[in-house]
Order: sequence, then C-alpha cells, then structure tokens
Amino acid sequence: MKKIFVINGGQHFAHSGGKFNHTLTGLDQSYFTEENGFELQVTDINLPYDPDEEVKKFVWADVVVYHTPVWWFSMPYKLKEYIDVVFTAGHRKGLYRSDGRKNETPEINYGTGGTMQGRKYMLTTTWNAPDTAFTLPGEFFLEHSVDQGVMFGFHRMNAFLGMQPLESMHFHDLEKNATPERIDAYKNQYLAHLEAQFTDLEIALSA
Ligand SMILES: Cc1cc2nc3c(=O)[nH]c(=O)nc-3n(C[C@H](O)[C@H](O)[C@H](O)COP(=O)(O)OP(=O)(O)OC[C@H]3O[C@@H](n4cnc5c(N)ncnc54)[C@H](O)[C@@H]3O)c2cc1C
Repeated sequence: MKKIFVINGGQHFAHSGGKFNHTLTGLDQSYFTEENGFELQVTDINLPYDPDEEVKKFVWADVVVYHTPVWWFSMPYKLKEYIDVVFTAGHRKGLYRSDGRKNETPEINYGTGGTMQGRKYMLTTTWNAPDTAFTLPGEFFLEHSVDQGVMFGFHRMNAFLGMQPLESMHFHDLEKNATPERIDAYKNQYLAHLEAQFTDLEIALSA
C-alpha cells in the first residue's frame, strides 16, 4: 500500500470559494482507494488542526499532494500559516534537522538538512490567469513556467525537507472562463495525470 497525504489548500475567501480545489480533493478520494493499493489521509486547511498530528502525517506519507489556489502570486494565507506552523513543529521531529550547513563550511550545503528523503510530493495550482499568460511572448509571466517562476520557492521548500517532485499540474482560467466544459475536461485530465504519475511511482518505489 502506498501512503498518500493530501493537503487541500483551497481556502474559502472572497471570490475564491475553494470549490475547484475541493473537487480535486474529491477526485483524490475516488482514486487513492485501498482497492487501488493506496492508504489516504486528507487535511483541509480551512478546518482546525493539531500541528504535531500534521507532522506525523508528513512522516507517514510516501507522497504528499498539495492543492493550492494562487493568490497574489503565492499561496493563500491559511495554507502559508499551515506550512509555517507545521514545518516549525516538525523541526527535529521528522521534517528537517537543520539548514544542512556545517560551522566550518558555512558557504556550502544550505538546504541539505531535510529528513524527508525518499518521500515525494505533487503540486497542483489553480489560477484565474490563462495558460497563455505563461507561454506567449510578451505576455505577463515573461515565458516563465509556473514551476520555474511563481512556484519556484514552493518547490525549493520541499527540497529543503528532502522531498522529490512528481510532475505538477496547473489549472488555468478558472475565474473568467470557468465553463462546465473546462471543469469537466480538467477533471478528466487530472484523473489521467494521477494514473500517469502513480503508475510510474509503483515501479519507482518498489524498485
Ligand atoms: C485574494 C485573491 C488573490 C488572487 N490572486 C490571483 C493571482 O495572483 N493570479 C491568478 O491567476 N488568480 C488569482 N486569484 C484567483 C484564484 O486563483 C482563483 O479564484 C482560484 O484559483 C480558484 O480556485 P478555487 O478552488 O477557489 O475555485 P472556485 O473559485 O471555488 O471555483 C472556480 C470555478 O469552478 C467552478 N467549479 C469548481 N468545481 C466545480 C465542479 N465540481 N462542478 C462544476 N463547477 C465547478 C466554480 O463554480 C467556479 O465557477 C486570486 C483570488 C483571490 C481571492
């Protein structure tokens, strides 16, 4: 059984209802079943949580799945608060030991003190921005991808803990053009993405 820990970062606020991130979490619950060879734990950052129990979920997991809307080119404040609180609780309790540097060589090895080696993570993001804002010359994101641009720090954060990325998936135009057709297509694409990522993972983890 592969152990999957899903964090639903779809905060409910203003015009961002968290509904699409909740939909992704529901698809996880339909896919990561015991029948399919998975054990699943889910945290919704809108609900109260115990930081020590959350640390245990990270340490338990083979794969952490993060679902987040993008708010002001970052994550929602409740997800950021969750990470600040839980990762701090996880210092020397399974998430990270130190920043990785040694006193005698402080110039090198920053970010190598994580204790989550062997674990993987997968990121999904949701946006109002269309995908073309990242790809077309002259458009807003100057041709930087989501992973190498806005979410670069998020990926380094997971590297700091020692985790390796699975392929991310990003969902665009969910405000101005959230048509039923787009939502249905995204749901199907996400299930296909899970199949692709987690079929490969079976081979990688059991090797
Ligand atoms: C403070 C703030 C800052 C923001 N900053 C940015 C930014 O920097 N860049 C950017 O691009 N965007 C930004 N946004 C927009 C934000 O990223 C999107 O509103 C968010 O990603 C949408 O995700 P959600 O889970 O909240 O979905 P929701 O807004 O709840 O849902 C999106 C749409 O999908 C529909 N839907 C969802 N699930 C289903 C379903 N199962 N069946 C049928 N319909 C469904 C909903 O009805 C809705 O129309 C910002 C929003 C806020 C509130």
